Amino acid sequence: MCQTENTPSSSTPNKQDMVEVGQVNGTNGRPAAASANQQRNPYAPRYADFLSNVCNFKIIESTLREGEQFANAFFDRPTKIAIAKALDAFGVEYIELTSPAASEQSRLDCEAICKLGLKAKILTHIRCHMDDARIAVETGVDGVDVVIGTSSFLREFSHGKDMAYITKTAIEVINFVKSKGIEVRFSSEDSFRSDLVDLLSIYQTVDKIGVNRVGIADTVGCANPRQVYDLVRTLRGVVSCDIEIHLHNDTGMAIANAYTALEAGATHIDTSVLGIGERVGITPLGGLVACLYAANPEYVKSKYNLPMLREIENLVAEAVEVSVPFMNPITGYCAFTHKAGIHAKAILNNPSTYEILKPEDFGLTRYVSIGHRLTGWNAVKSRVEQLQLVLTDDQIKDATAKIKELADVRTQSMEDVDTVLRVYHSGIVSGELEVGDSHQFDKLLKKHRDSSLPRPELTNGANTNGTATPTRA
Ligand SMILES: CC(=O)SCCNC(=O)CCNC(=O)[C@H](O)C(C)(C)COP(=O)(O)OP(=O)(O)OC[C@H]1O[C@@H](n2cnc3c(N)ncnc32)[C@H](O)[C@@H]1OP(=O)(O)O
Ligand SMILES: O=C(O)CCC(=O)C(=O)O
Ligand SMILES: [Zn+2]
Repeated sequence: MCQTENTPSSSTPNKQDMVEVGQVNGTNGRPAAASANQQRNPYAPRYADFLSNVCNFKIIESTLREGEQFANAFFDRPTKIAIAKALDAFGVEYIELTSPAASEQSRLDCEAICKLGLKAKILTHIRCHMDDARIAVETGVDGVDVVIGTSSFLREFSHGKDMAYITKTAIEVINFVKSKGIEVRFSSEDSFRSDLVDLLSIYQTVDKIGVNRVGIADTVGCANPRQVYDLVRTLRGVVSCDIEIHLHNDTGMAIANAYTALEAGATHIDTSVLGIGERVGITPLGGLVACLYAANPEYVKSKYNLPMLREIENLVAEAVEVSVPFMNPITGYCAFTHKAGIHAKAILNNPSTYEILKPEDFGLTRYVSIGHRLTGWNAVKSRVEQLQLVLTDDQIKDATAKIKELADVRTQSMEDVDTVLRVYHSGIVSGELEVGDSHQFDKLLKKHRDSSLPRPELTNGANTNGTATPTRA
């Protein structure tokens, strides 16, 4: 098993068929001479983005609240504690817990997590109701997140209350929580399908009575980035308190919407590990981190323990019995695997050509896959060098043609590729093989396969069970 293999525990890719690419052409795989211009990101925030909080935000990590609403989730006390500790070690600023009004065990677990002495502030999430608030403030939390639906759908079909009642109750609950000396946030569920005047009016009211944050919630995942930008920016002009945003991912917009919310002045983003939550969930922690890192690595490197991300995702994936998705940002099992020959050549020269995220910043490893028909001689050359075989470029091109020919029939494992290269090399060294003699090469390969002799040992410390250092098949 590779030390830095970036795979979920539940789906293990065949990394022995890959070539790791580590230190390429300079330190940390970056060419020392890459110019500032090459590295400048034209989409990075401009000074004109005066509202933007992309470099100054807090994460409200809701795996233990929204995440518990994921269909598969059942978190017992030890699991909740393990997740809370891992999130705290990662560095999230807040951890949001299920309402203590949900069940007796939820209340007891909430109290237990509050007693852990974590650095992250502990929040719990309640309905806009005095009964829930009374229970919540007794748990030892640092703050209470209060929510009530403001859209006509929820006013009619969920709680059945009008805006006057909502406003009156919100004031009562907020004042009560504040009187206990802890943080309080008021959020309007289903904000994007609520009347804008209703929304701004209630946010203004709760801001005036000293709520710490107001929350916008895209409860059904209907919002697009432009709508998010408009609403957050408008709200920024109306309230002076912090602005939190909670974004569901029903149309795949949750990460983009979170980034846009920060650009428009939101201060707090709700996440969950792997995005788990009701239906398809919310903004995933890892995806948000990837998105912010792409804008500027320092936005997240300075605050969070990025190499812990994979461990946290595996912990939660295991707890809810799912695999980390193959296309997951950062930790998806092919997130740092490069395959096509054109990509492989450029990556080997400078990883920035096809990577916006540096795997080493996440404790992960880059691979180049070579045992397939899309490979090219540059990728194969890197493996030849790792195996410390001496071949000319023409000879490597010749061997590459054979790898591609074989891979036209089936994908070749790293061991297969290494055999081709070794047989080719020994044929050249012994004089039995000349460049272009495909027929003779086939004969030598067959002879090798038929032979009962053990394969020669590698000489560079690489071994044949997949822990070879740089290239992939
Ligand atoms: C969009 C979100 O994800 S919001 C967070 C969702 N989280 C949860 O639901 C936490 C888990 N929930 C629970 O354990 C239960 O639903 C409880 C304990 C909160 C309530 O349980 P019950 O009293 O049995 O009510 P039930 O769940 O059937 O219905 C919800 C009740 O809350 C009321 N309600 C719904 N939303 C709110 C709100 N935001 N503020 C105040 N009351 C609300 C509804 O009107 C309904 O009241 P009713 O009993 O008078 O009809
Ligand atoms: O409290 C909030 O802001 C969000 C509640 C929630 O989970 C949602 O609206 O989807
Ligand atoms: Zn939600």
